[in-house]
Amino acid sequence: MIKTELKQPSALFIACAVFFAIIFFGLYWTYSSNRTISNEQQLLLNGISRTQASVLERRLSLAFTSTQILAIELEQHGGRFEDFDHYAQNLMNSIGGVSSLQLAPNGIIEKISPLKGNESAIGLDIFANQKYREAAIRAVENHTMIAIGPLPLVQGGIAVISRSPVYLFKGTQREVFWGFASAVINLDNLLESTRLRDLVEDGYQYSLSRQHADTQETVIFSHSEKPLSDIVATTDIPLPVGTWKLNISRDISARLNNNLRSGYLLSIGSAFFLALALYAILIQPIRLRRLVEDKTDELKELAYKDPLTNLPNRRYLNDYLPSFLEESRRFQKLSAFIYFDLDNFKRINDTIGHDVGDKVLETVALRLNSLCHEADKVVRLGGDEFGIFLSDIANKQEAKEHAERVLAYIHSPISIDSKEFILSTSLGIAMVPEDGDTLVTIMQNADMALYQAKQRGKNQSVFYSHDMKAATLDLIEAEDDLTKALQNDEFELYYQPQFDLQTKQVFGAEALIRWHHPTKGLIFPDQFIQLAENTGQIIKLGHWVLENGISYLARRREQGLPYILLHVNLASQQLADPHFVTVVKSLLYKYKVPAEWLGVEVTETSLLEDVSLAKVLLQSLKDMGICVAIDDFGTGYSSLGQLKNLPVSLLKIDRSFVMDLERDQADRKIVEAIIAMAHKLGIKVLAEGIESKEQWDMLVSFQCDFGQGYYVSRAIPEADFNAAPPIQ
Ligand SMILES: Nc1nc2c(ncn2[C@@H]2O[C@@H]3COP(=O)(O)O[C@H]4[C@@H](O)[C@H](n5cnc6c(=O)[nH]c(N)nc65)O[C@@H]4COP(=O)(O)O[C@H]3[C@H]2O)c(=O)[nH]1
Repeated sequence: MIKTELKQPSALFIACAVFFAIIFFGLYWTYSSNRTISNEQQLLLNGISRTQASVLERRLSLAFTSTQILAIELEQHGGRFEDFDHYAQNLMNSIGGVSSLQLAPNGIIEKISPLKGNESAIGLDIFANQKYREAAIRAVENHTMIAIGPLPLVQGGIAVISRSPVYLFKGTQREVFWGFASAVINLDNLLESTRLRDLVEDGYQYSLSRQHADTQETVIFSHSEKPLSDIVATTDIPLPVGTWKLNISRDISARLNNNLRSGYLLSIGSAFFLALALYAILIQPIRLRRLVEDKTDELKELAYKDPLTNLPNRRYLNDYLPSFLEESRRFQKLSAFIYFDLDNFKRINDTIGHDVGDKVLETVALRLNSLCHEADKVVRLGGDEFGIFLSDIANKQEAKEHAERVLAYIHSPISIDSKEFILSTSLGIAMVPEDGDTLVTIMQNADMALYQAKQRGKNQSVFYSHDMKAATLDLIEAEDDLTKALQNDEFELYYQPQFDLQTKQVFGAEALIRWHHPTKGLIFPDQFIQLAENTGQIIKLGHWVLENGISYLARRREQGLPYILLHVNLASQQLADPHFVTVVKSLLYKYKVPAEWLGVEVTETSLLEDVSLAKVLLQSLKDMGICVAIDDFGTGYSSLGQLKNLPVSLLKIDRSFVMDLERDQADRKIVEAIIAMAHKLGIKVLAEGIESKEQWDMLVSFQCDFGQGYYVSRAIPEADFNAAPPIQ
């Protein structure tokens, strides 16, 4: 996040830098393009100026030459010019650009060709005009041609006049000044010979000027209407009258301004768009990263939350518990971790459905949350497993009280879809730092305590203690042994005969499991059935018993032995197994054994765990023809009244009532009453644990139907049972 915040301004900074750089280069480009235009314009003007200047120069020099020709003519003819008009016309035509030619003997204008329009100049004394007198005298003295003007003519117009002094007897002792031969070059005519006027129409400006020889003052004698603009090309025209300057310019300021304006606009526009595009490109990864970060946060939240209960999950605990522990350590807090799961939750899931199971878990989560303080953390560790981290408690007792509250709260009935469920839980508690200060040890130790809570009969909380480790390891070892025993087929079924008390005939048997442990020898079920139930291995074990019992019946038939009713014991978890009926059916089908040959014994207590569920299962079994027996009757809390609602065929009176029959009158009465009541309900009765003839006789007198006990036979291996003769 911090990185992103830093990145955003730098993207802005880069975009701004690019913006100004583009503007800078844009302006530079605009100015240099204007400069190029100006330079090109200058070069063009230079060319035009030079061309026009050379035209002017050529024209003037030709005009000046005409006076020299006239002078030579006069000198050769002794100052006489017979056909001046004709000669002058020819000369002007061939040279061009000369308006008129004049002859001025002694400086007084005497002849002008053409005379028309120039009459007023006849008789003018060249030396009389103060302004040009000096130049005239200098020409005479120096024998050089002079040119004056531009000057206004008396006959009108502006002109440049070149004068050549004429001498008679030139180059001899008798040389004498004759006068002047002049050529008048009309300025308009002169300009006509150039393209200056056309250029003006094309938008050019010009000025034709000369510098006064004495004053150095610049005199402009012809110019365009518009003044010269900034870009000017100047060409000097060296003439006998001094140096003329031709300036030509063209006003391209509008073009330059336009160029400048569009350059500005283009620079700013492209700078803006490019900077914007760059900024968009630069912040694209930031946006993407932000998106990724947002999504990552969402995923993190999802990853840390159990979607069903909305409680934090195991990953959350793994990632955050170390920091809670660190805090507890730093502030020397006492904490506790309570680890628990719901006893027999699997049964709800398997029998009523996962939807109801989910609702149960949601309710449990709500209850747990309502029990805890904000600082405490309730997590769902998976399935029906939960954990509570009590972050700051006063003592162990407080953890105990919290665990008790959890027990009680979970135990109070949950109503879902008009069905009521009573759950119980087993809790393992590990104190922090006493029982561990790392995630792994705390979890392991709380788990160990939970394991012990289950071993001790569930629905209780147990604190972790150091000696628990050894006990748990033993249990774990036993659990492993049990797994191996199933794999290695170390179990065997023994059969204890069940007989008709009246006819003294064996009508059936109870299948009782035995474990031939490789090192410990023969082990009785009391030592491993509970373990199998606690670890869930009872389902596999129960299946083994069922299949072996049924296959035994099949073998008996094959061996031609008489039919017996074989009872197998069912554990409560088997009762909760929704596949149980299907399994029984398929086994009976597999071994071709009629259902009537099979009986099941379920204890009162296992029935009580979920009466309605058990009822459905037992009814299905009974409907198949299987004999349903209630085992250990009288030890639990079920009343005889409950019996009428159960699909029961046989009731087995617990051994504890039978063993004292001879001595205990109360037991006698109970047994008598059970038998009478069962008979009224149409249920047959079997007395367990008959060890003496007296007990037998007494039970016969109570109208008890069947019996089982050491008096007749212990549980014996298959071969022995097959060989045993019917009792007399
Ligand atoms: N003192 C005395 N005992 C007698 C007498 N007659 C029978 N017994 C014993 O009483 C137990 C009767 O079985 P249970 O009540 O179902 O009680 C069984 C049953 O709850 C459980 N169990 C045995 N086999 C299985 C099995 O395959 N599956 C399940 N789930 N439980 C089994 O283990 C318990 C103990 O079985 P076992 O040790 O075989 O002990 C058997 C039997 O050997 C007698 O006259 N005097």
